[in-house]
Parts: sequence; C-alpha cells; structure tokens
Amino acid sequence: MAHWLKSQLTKLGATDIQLKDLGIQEHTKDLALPPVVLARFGTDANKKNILIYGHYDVQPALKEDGWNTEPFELVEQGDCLYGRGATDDKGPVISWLNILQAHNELKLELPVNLVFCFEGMEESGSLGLDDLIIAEKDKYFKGVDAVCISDNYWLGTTHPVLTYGVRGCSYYSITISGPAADLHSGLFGGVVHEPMIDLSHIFAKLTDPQGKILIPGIKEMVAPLTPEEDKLYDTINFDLEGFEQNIGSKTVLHDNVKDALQARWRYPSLSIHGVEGAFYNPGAKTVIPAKVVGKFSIRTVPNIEPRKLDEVVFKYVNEVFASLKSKNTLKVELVHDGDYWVSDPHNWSFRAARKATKAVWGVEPDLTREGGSIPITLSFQNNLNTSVILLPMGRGDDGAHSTNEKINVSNYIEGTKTLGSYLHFIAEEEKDA
Ligand SMILES: NCC(=O)N[C@@H](Cc1c[nH]cn1)C(=O)O
Ligand SMILES: [Zn+2]
Ligand SMILES: [Zn+2]
Repeated sequence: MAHWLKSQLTKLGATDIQLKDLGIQEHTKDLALPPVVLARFGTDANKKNILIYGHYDVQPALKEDGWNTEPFELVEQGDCLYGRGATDDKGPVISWLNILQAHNELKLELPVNLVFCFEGMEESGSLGLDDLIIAEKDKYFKGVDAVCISDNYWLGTTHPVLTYGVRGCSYYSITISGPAADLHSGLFGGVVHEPMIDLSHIFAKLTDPQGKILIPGIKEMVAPLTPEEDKLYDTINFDLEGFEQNIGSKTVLHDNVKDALQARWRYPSLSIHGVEGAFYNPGAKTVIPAKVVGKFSIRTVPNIEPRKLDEVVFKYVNEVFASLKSKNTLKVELVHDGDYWVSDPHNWSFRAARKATKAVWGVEPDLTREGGSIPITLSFQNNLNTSVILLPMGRGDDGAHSTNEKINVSNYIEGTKTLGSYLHFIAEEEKDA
C-alpha cells in the first residue's frame, strides 16, 4: 500500500515524496514497522498549508468471518462498494487522490498547499508515528496551518457530521500460563489449575453485566458532566431504533438517546476482544489449553491519564488473580495506547468544513464526537500547535471493523466533493487569532 500510494502520488504530480522508515517493532526481532508516506502538493508561500492524514492499514478480515464477498476484493453492488477498508480508511485516503486528479484534469489550481501523511499502523495504535511527528515538526511539517482527517463516520445514515472529539484507547493483554503443553481434560480435568478458568474469572470481574467498569480508580478520573455539556445532547439527531437496525439486534444497554450517546462519547467503556490459545473451532475438542492470552481494551475520555490507568488496571488484575489462589502464572501488559482528543467545533477549520458540507449536501452538519479512536489526533494538535478537524465521508452503518464493510457510492462521491470543497473554503477563511 505504501509503495502503491507513492506511485499514485508521483503520477498525480506530488513532490518531495518520502517513505519514512519507522524502524523495528518493539519486542520483535526483525518485524519492520510499515513506512509513513509523506508527500507535498504545492509549495506556494502565499497559500495555507493543510496537512491531510489517513491510514492505509486495515483491520484483519477473512471470508469465513461471515463476509458475502472476498474482503480484499472491491465489489460494487447497488449503491455500495464492499471490501475491507472501503470506509476505514482506504476509501477516504483514495478520495484525497481523486481530489488531486480532479484538479489536474480540470486544470484547476488548488487554493492551498497540501502535506500528506499516510500511515500503516493506525489500527495498531499508530506505533512510531508520534516520534516521527516530533522529529519532523520543524522540518517536513513546518508551517502546517490545519490538519484534516477523514477517518470516522456519520452518526446515522442520512445526515453529514463534523466531529470534534474521539475517545482514546488503551489495549491490554493478560497472559496466563500453566502446564507445559495442552492437556487431555479427561486425564487432567479437576487435577490442575486451568489457565482458561483463571482468565474467565478475571474477565468476569472487569465489568458488571451492564458493562459498568469494576476497576477501582477509573470513574474517579472522568471529568464531571457539566449542565452545559449535558444540554448539548438534547439537540442531537440520533434515533435508537435506527441504531438497533444498524447493529441487527435489540441489545442496546440504554433506553434513551442521551444516555446511549454519552456512554459512547464521553464515558469510558471496557470491551473484551478475544483469547489467543483457546480452542475456538467448531466441534468439541476436550482440551485444557496450556497458555491463554486474553485481550481487552478501555476507551478513554477526559481526564483519564494513560499511565495512571495502566497502574490501576495492573493492580486490579493482579489482585483478582491473587484472590483465585491459582498456581498458574499471570502477566498483564499494555499492548498499545492512544490519547483521547476534544476540540473547539467552531474554529476556522470547522467553519470552512461547515460551509463545504452545506454547499455539497445542502444541510447544516451535526456536530458529533466519536466513540472510536484515532490515536495520533492529539499528537498533531499539540506538536504542530494547530487545529485538527475530523471530516468523515462514510455512514454509521458502514460496518467498519466488521464483516461486509462498505461505503455507499453516493457518500464516496459527495464525500470527496465535501473534502475538496473544504480545501477551497479553508483557503478563504480567516485564521483564528
Ligand atoms: N477509524 C478509526 C479506527 O478504527 N480506529 C481504531 C484505532 C485503534 C486503537 N487501537 C486499536 N485500533 C479504533 O479501534 O478505534
Ligand atoms: Zn479502524
Ligand atoms: Zn480508521
């Protein structure tokens, strides 16, 4: 993907194209991190410099997960383009290339200079990118006036949005090791401490059945909800029934829109993702797995500090394990983390995006926060001392990270026009003092 992007950017006339090597992935012997693709389009000192960030990596996908089509082949059916990355985030990345192509073919001058930064580790916590931003802030990224990211989704399926916040994500693993090899449960069941039983007990104590996090010290770090903030949720266009239709079940924990949106945007949540080493195939294998690695993550919000969070998580998991009095061994580790981010949704960049949305879609965009994470957002804002906007093109039912991920053709086309128009409106906008 990095090399493909380089060749496309070259054909489109981008300059100073660099594949930035990020070195070897920590804790591996020789696994190279995928390079970050940097490129420029225009270097006019009289124009604003807009940094465009996107990611070319995607979540894993196998046809047998339940896809109707091959996940790594783009398939057009009706108004939809199906394929892994269609909406997250290959589709939006390619739409930036379409914008260059359109300007070239129409012989239309872009009113801003573009600085592209496309990475290949977003879905794994953007490893290495933070260091690159710090190293390049006064070099490649010098003079950046605003950052635009198209890597999230509308809240629903009909109304465009501008997004001014993301939750952070701290991802943990719990390794429980017992016997030297998997065992026959008939011969050893009831005789040995089972790693999977230990892990199940720990998992069961991370949240209550309603999803409330049971780890002491986390809710104390969450910024209190002010009456003004609470009021913002009264006017948001969101329908719980439509949301249930999107997820294909009536399993939402909340019975009103405000609680559901606050749970998604401004409170932390804990999700259990899977267990490495456990038997999961069809059939009835009677095995005692010798070593299991449980994986869970916590979505973080203001003012949860990642290092303080690690501390309370490690302490709690160790205490729960100790209470089991198991003779197995436990290791709990942070796999990766990324910060939350919340911005002012009325600054000059948002004003330009609002105008672009109005021009293309004919409606005022809703202002949303995102329950998901884009780990590098805060780093761009802080290190480049600039504003960041999230300007999504896909819909809330696109199935990002899920099976049959798609983007609607209409969203792709109108979304591309919106991103392109944003560049024209931001060129005209007065920067905030
Ligand atoms: N489109 C944004 C997105 O999907 N982000 C990921 C980032 C992430 C964090 N940890 C692992 N991946 C997300 O899960 O929110
Ligand atoms: Zn993603
Ligand atoms: Zn993404």
